[in-house]
Amino acid sequence: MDTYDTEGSNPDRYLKWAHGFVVVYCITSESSLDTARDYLETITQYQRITGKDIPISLVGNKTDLERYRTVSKMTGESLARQYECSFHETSAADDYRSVELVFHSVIRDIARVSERLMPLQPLFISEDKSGLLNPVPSQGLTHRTSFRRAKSPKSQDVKDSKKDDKDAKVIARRTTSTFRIFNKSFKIFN
Ligand SMILES: Nc1nc2c(ncn2[C@@H]2O[C@H](COP(=O)(O)OP(=O)(O)OP(=O)(O)O)[C@@H](O)[C@H]2O)c(=O)[nH]1
Repeated sequence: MDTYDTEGSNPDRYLKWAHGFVVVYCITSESSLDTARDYLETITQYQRITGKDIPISLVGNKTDLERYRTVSKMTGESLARQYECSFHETSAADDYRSVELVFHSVIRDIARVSERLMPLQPLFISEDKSGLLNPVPSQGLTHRTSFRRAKSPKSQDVKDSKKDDKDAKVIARRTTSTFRIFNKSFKIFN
């Protein structure tokens, strides 16, 4: 989406839609850098509110007009650092490759974020009719998901419980059955 905010326009239309942002200013125009700064502020505020991690690339364009440059590379880099985004300088007029690099870099960053947010879900296939066992997510955002394994009953405990209490019998049977399910199941990671 190629976007340009005018007064009163609602940035939600691209903030909610985008997986990544390329914010472009012109190296011969300080006012375009101010506009870029406003965009970065809007995007980072949105990220703060929503907790979303959306990669941003700040791009200083028109390097073919070096002789008219008014925004130094250092100024652009420092703004990028301030907003924790990647930084590139390009010439859309002269150098297709530099533009391509920007898009590749943003897409790579988006892929990295997506991978972090989609933990691999191991699939349990069990002989038991009760179906798939529910995974218990481990702490934090990791690629793996841990499973709480039911403790196996100690044989003596089961025997003792048989003697006295009907309720205890039920528990013992359930526990034995859970143990069997885990033994016969296997994991698939994709
Ligand atoms: N010299 C030079 N001119 C460029 C370059 N990139 C874009 N331009 C020119 O800058 C002007 C604006 O380009 P646009 O692509 O329309 O820029 P924009 O920021 O999307 O502007 P809007 O169309 O208003 O959204 C046009 O005249 C382009 O030809 C560049 O790398 N070098």
